[in-house]
Amino acid sequence: MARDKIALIGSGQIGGTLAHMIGLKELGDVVLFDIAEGVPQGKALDIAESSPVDGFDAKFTGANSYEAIEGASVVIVTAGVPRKPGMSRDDLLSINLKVMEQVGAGIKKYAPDAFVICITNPLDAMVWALQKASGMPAKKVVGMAGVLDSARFRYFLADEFNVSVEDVTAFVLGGHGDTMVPLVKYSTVAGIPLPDLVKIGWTSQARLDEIVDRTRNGGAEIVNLLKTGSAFYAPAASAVAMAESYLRDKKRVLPVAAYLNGEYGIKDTYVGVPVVIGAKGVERIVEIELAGKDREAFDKSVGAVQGLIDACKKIAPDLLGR
Ligand SMILES: NC(=O)C1=CN([C@@H]2O[C@H](COP(=O)(O)OP(=O)(O)OC[C@H]3O[C@@H](n4cnc5c(N)ncnc54)[C@H](O)[C@@H]3O)[C@@H](O)[C@H]2O)C=CC1
Ligand SMILES: O=C([O-])CC(=O)C(=O)O
Repeated sequence: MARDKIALIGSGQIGGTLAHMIGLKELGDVVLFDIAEGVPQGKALDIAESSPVDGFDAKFTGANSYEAIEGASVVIVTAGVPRKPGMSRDDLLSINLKVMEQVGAGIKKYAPDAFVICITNPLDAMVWALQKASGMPAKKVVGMAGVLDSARFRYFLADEFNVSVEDVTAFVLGGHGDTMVPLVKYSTVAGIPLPDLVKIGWTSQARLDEIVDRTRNGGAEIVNLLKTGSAFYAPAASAVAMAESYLRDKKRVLPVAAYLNGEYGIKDTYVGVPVVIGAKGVERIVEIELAGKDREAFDKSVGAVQGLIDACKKIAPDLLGR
């Protein structure tokens, strides 16, 4: 069987890490694309030269022309700019919106059948713009954020309880910003919901509140440490999990920025909800019951995302006509 082709639009910190992880997992041949000349070619060659050491077979190509992505099964988009300390993700909106318009046109022309995973921030608004610019079916265009935010939540919880990360499940829904919604009720240690663990005295509500807060600020914590950019190892690992579920038809249930057209009472908006990812893309949107404070927090987060989408519509009104 021929190998899948995986195109990475943007060959910066996340793009390079994605290429390496995809190679190590032998998920397919990789095309690194970037507007910076030499960078995708250099990273492709460097990773290819590591393959005999680690024993993986995959082709790595660097390119500055969209033709190179022709026929890709999966396209992962990180093109654009990351934030620096003192900035919010939303500050990137107008500059990265222009990038999404170019990238959407390139994917539409050369890889219209691909499964597209957007990572560029501000995530929910950028994946909305990318879907409009590419004109591709919404089931095949998703945003990566919830897997990362949930992984951070899981890691902090495993550390708190001093248990394996494998035994911690967590769901973070809503937009990928300060208003994201870590769902305590649906997060567990070996199937035991967190509120029950407070009841039996394994942790306190105050500690849980601190962990929820740290999760919400997980991106900024890394930006403030790195100073020159933002997180890239965990974001790349999260997008690879999504790509793998599509390519291997694993049907994983993952929190993903998906297009809502009536689900959760929301229309024409991308926001983080649990979905099943399989060979058809988003195969199901799981509508869990959100009540009380969780619903309030989710609605607030959706409102914040819709504000950013409205800003995109003002800056690039022609996106709606595509
Ligand atoms: N959704 C999420 O959970 C996360 C999102 N991000 C976002 O991902 C994006 C990428 O982050 P990094 O890889 O760290 O940034 P980076 O700056 O290392 O890489 C971005 C790359 O995009 C390229 N680029 C810029 N304009 C382009 C265009 N028009 N066409 C093609 N390539 C273009 C640049 O040359 C650069 O190589 C940022 O917007 C960042 O905020 C970062 C972490 C997590
Ligand atoms: O915080 C940022 O700018 C990058 C990001 O989205 C994250 O790491 O969650």
